[in-house]
Amino acid sequence: MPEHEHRDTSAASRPLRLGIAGPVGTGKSTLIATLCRQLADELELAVVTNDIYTDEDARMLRAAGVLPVERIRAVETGACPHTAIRDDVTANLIAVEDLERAFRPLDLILVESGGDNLTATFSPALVDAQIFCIDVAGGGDVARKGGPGIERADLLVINKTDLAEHVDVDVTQMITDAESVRSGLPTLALSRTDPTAVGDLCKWVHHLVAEHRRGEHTAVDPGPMAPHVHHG
Ligand SMILES: Nc1nc2c(ncn2[C@@H]2O[C@H](COP(=O)(O)OP(=O)(O)OP(=O)(O)O)[C@@H](O)[C@H]2O)c(=O)[nH]1
Repeated sequence: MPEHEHRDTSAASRPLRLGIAGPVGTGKSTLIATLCRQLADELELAVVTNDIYTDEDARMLRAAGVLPVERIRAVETGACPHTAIRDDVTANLIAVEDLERAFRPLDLILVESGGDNLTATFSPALVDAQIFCIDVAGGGDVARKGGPGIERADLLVINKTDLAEHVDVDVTQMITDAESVRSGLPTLALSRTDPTAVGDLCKWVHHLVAEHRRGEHTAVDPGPMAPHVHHG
């Protein structure tokens, strides 16, 4: 009998739920597509995407053919993206649990946040761990700006390093800036065109899945976003 079939219902008995958050356009969907391409032969995967008004990210991933289409579910948040990943995670939890039931036993569910600002993070009620994704095109000083995702996400990705020379950004300095606010948590400089960095990302995910399976991973809340108001 496969190991999964006699696990209990504790966190380690279900797949690792890994969130990917970060500002609009920093490469979250592309990072998920890359992970699916690299890991689909080794891990049982599914994906939940969040968009405000559309299912565009899910359609992009389905069109990319990175997973069977039925393993990719879209949540239309209809509100600020962070609301659905932090304040009321019900729609996302339903999508995650549906996938867990439909494709049991899964190893990993990737949950993509809608693109939001620098302060949006996942609730630990929804995900076990989270990647926060920024990119060099957003400017070299982004890593210095801090905030809960940059400072306390389980992994900070500084993405699109292939563009650094075109936007006059010093990636090494960005990493140093990030490390100075991350209290020892890992930071990864990534580009979809850099096989070594993609390999490091996959190793990090494998390590986390294994830790979760052994019941040795504890979800840590990076903290809430800055105080703000919703208009309209
Ligand atoms: N040069 C370069 N472009 C990238 C890389 N990763 C993603 N992109 C491009 O960046 C743009 C945004 O990528 P997405 O993956 O859609 O970003 P996202 O964060 O999911 O965007 P939203 O869901 O709208 O917030 C696209 O044009 C991608 O092709 C990379 O490593 N290098």
